[in-house]
Amino acid sequence: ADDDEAIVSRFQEYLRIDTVQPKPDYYKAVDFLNSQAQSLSLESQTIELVKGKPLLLLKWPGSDPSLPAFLLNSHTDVVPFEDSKWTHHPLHAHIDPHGNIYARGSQDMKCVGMQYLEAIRKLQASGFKPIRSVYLSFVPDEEIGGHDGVEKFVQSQLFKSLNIAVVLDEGLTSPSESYRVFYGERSPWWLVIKAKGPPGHGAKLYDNSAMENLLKTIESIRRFRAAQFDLLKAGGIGEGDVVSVNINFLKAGTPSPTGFVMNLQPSEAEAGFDIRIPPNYDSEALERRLVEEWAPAGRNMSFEQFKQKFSGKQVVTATDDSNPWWSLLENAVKEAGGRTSKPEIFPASTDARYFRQAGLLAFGFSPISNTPGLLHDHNEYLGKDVYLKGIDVYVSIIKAYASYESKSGSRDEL
Ligand code: MET
Ligand SMILES: [Zn+2]
Ligand SMILES: [Zn+2]
Repeated sequence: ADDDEAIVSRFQEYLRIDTVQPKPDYYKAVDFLNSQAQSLSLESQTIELVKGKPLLLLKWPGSDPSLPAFLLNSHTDVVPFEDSKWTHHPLHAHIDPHGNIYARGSQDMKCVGMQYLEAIRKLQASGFKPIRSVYLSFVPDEEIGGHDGVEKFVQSQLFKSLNIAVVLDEGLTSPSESYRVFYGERSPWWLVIKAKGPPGHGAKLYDNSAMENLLKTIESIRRFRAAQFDLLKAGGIGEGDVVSVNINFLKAGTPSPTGFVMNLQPSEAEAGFDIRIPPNYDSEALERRLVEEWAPAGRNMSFEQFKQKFSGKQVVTATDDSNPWWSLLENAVKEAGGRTSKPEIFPASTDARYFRQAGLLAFGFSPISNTPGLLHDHNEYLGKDVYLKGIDVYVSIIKAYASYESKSGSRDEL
């Protein structure tokens, strides 16, 4: 239909805005989103908690302002890409003959941000009026930790004054027909482990060189990683239920103008690890392991936390009868002809963790079924039909949430 074409081309327009880290054009994104908001007569304000990093807050006011509101959150930034490895340029939003839209952010998560707006457009066209207020936030910097985005937003007086009970944020794609929903997530912990040791001739065998020290740590971490991976492979649990550890950079060697010096054992070596810890994991045991086994000072080792400091246990959101927003969500998806699978722990990290820490209820949900997970990967794409179907799912959810009249439903009361 004509409508669908216009909907898809608005999505393409958003995907074509270069909001790639580390230099996202946030103003261009906010201008575009604001023009959409204007066409929907939404109230709008742009908040700059940090200069150069605008956060767009929109409101569709409900008829009963005494009821707690709900928030639809999405981040405007996307992760970088290696465009030479893509079949279509990641900022062109090319649609192939199968109807797949190729772009960075097509799954993570410009789709969701636009789907919220399109769902509101459809609801308005149908004459629907919300009882509870609907807020939409388009936030910066999620992909670099959210420190200048949602972390500061939830601490602001403005945020506290919004009286929000429940938040929807991003989820993950599902390879099957049913949608995935997340009620909690793992704690991110980014660690740099450094080794020192005596330098020496490249031909000499001796103990305790920096390289040998670092490799001992790497061997030990890899055994731990394998044990966690085995638990996952054994089945019955999800990706978010075990600890993941990956070495994502290695740095060592003595540089020379022609590369690296080959016959010199370096005095320093370091490795960077991305670690994600499930909410109910004994994190103290892990911290002990770090100090005693992975970075023992006695072996000339030290460690540093890189941006994602370990912050202990994560709060999770209830998915039983104590939380009315859970069954409202489940039923709304059903009414739109979809199905949710058993709620999971999100294996990576999202801004939802800041909302949960601030005492709000939050679900991670991206209505993307029958699609391979290509977040942060080459050739990220989303099928046009999956995108359009997702809008109808949000129509159903927003309708259910915005018409829920009970006074209760905020975390304090549950
Ligand atoms: C740890 S900050 C979050 C960045 C990104 N969403 C990730 O999970 O890697
Ligand atoms: Zn994301
Ligand atoms: Zn991401």
